[in-house]
Amino acid sequence: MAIQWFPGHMNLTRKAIAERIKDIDVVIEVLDARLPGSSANPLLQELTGHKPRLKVLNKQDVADPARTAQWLDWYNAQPETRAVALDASEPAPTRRLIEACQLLAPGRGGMAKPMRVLICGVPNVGKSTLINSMSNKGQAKTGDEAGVTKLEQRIVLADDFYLWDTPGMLWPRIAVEQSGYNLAVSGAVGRNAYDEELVALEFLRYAQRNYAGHLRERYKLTQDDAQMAAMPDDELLEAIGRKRGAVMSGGRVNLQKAAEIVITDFRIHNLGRITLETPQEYEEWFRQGMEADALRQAKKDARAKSKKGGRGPRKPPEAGT
Ligand SMILES: Nc1nc2c(ncn2[C@@H]2O[C@H](COP(=O)(O)OP(=O)(O)OP(=O)(O)O)[C@@H](O)[C@H]2O)c(=O)[nH]1
Repeated sequence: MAIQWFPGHMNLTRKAIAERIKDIDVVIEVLDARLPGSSANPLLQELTGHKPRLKVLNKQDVADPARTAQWLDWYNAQPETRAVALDASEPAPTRRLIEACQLLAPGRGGMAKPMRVLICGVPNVGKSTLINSMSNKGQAKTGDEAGVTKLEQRIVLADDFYLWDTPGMLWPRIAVEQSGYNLAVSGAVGRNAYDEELVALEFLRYAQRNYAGHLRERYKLTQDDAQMAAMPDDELLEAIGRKRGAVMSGGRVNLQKAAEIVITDFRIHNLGRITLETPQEYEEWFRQGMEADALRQAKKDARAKSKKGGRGPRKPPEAGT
């Protein structure tokens, strides 16, 4: 696996969610609309049980709109789930989110039964931006809840709408390899957790087949779609490095620098509206990831079994040792 991540406070966040969840009416999971499958926490269902879920596909302004529509249909077809797409810097996303929560938990609302919402998401997905724009640029009351771990903050958005914020949470292991790459290129994973060249190459491999025009425009490349799709990814990275002046003395392209340029361009949206996965692709990657996981586990079990069986009776320690 090319991505090594260290989910740090993951266990504490998990504990905080487990403590809080019984008093929660709706769980909002903020997703990156450019990777709506990969940025979803595979442990969320386990952590939140059957609580209704609202998937917010954030950063829709920089995602491929046709694919965002596909993902909304895909999530809306799941039980106890609704999905909306938005741009966290929209002036008033609150109304839409409150309405979506009310549809998911129709019994809640009003002063007697305020809506209690837990919000979570991977780092860098835009959770803070969304909360700030929902709370009218920081006017909401924030503070640690008594008796709750300091990892959580309660934000009062209205007298009948409470939001509990959780820190950006990752999960212990990425079973879906492609998700690791997509999370890395999006900025959800710290820079020292992955090899930038590998991540940039993986991104280019996808973009050259699906968004050739975006690459051509940004990097002034001359290849047509078919030529671009057929280009080896390292040659493409080299061509981009050359176009962008990432050249060392002697004329060789600095591939590390070229990789950084590509990753940054994706992160700061210089490449146009790109979504790195369709629901069908994600389902396939997920299936492959689960299969690989099962195989890995079977091998591990077989090794443990043969170790146990082959060890034989333990010898008594020799005299003098
Ligand atoms: N284009 C666009 N950029 C966004 C949107 N929401 C957030 N961003 C940008 O994404 C970056 C990360 O946003 P944050 O709100 O800090 O993300 P976060 O999820 O709170 O990140 P952590 O604090 O690491 O958990 C910032 O540069 C934001 O300006 C959005 O809807 N559209």
